[in-house]
Amino acid sequence: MNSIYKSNINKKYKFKNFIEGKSNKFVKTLIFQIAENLDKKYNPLFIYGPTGVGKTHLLNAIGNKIISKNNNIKVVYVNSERFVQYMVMALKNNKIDNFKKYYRSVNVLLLDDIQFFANKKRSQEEFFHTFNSLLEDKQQIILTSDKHPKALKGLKNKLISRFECGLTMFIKPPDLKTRIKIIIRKTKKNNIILSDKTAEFIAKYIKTNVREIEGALNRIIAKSNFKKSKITINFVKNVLKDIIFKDNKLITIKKIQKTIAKYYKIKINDMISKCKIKSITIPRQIAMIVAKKLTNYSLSKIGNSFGGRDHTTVLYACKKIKKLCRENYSLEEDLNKIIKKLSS
Ligand SMILES: Nc1ncnc2c1ncn2[C@@H]1O[C@H](COP(=O)(O)OP(=O)(O)OP(=O)(O)O)[C@@H](O)[C@H]1O
Repeated sequence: MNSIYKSNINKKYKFKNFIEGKSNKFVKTLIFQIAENLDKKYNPLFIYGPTGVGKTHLLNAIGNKIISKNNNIKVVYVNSERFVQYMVMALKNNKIDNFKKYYRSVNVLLLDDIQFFANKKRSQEEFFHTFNSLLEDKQQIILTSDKHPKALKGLKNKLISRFECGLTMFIKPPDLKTRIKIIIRKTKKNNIILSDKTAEFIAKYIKTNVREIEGALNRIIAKSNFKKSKITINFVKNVLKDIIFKDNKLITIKKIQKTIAKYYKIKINDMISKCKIKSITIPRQIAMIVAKKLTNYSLSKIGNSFGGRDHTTVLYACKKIKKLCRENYSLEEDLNKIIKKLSS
């Protein structure tokens, strides 16, 4: 539980138990370097990404590492929702000066889930001053959010432009290989050895984030302890049948096409048409990449469902959308929203 004038670093989140993969390697390496050097090269550092991909874990891991390497350093972790609550408490108790003094005297401020500041004008104002004061004093600030700074709604522009004056990085949901690695490491920690095939089977179905992987593993482990059964693919199929059923039966290519057509306000028939207008081809290509991510259909089957196109068209679509996402954060946001909508 967070408390007002404490460091609030969660000791359980360390770099050593953060599993690295293609999706998070760059962010993890950079944060690790910041912890090692504390040279304020990237200040503020703004990390954004969807839920459950390890933002809080990394924020606490850097806090733990900095504390272990430096004596008498003031490192504070706070979730933005708490920051608002603390500020309201301080105002109520006529302790706002203490509050300001405390937050303006930290050496490393780790502020999680900045999106919770939305529409909280007074807290944003206070944070703005704290932020400026820390930057002026050359103290490190690391922020996390579920969105890119530009996509944050209900936040003052002056705050958003401050967030962008350092480095902004995206942390992606784990790819298949990383998910397999996470599943194997997390089961090993519970003294369970899974076959590679079983780990891969779980990883293919639990795609969105690590929190979901942890939840699925908890269910599997609890049931296997209770039933005293070995964890095989069949056993997993049985325990996770709700999830597997949803993936197999409900996330169809048709459903993906319908959802994306609706999202982009185009006709469902445009998904299979030969139309080459950009406002149609981009949603169609997004639908192809989503079908590749969320179904187990082959590229040929996916291509065929888009008006008889072949597998190379699907591959091209995936490459193109990935490239566009790197160049355009709002497209990436759209893609994540669509995936979330289809997976929930
Ligand atoms: N790469 C990873 N290796 C090991 N554990 C991970 C990894 N990524 C996430 N986790 C674990 O998954 C759970 C959720 O992660 P975390 O709370 O850090 O996600 P988040 O991105 O902050 O999500 P939210 O935006 O919802 O707060 C935690 O238990 C965390 O330890």
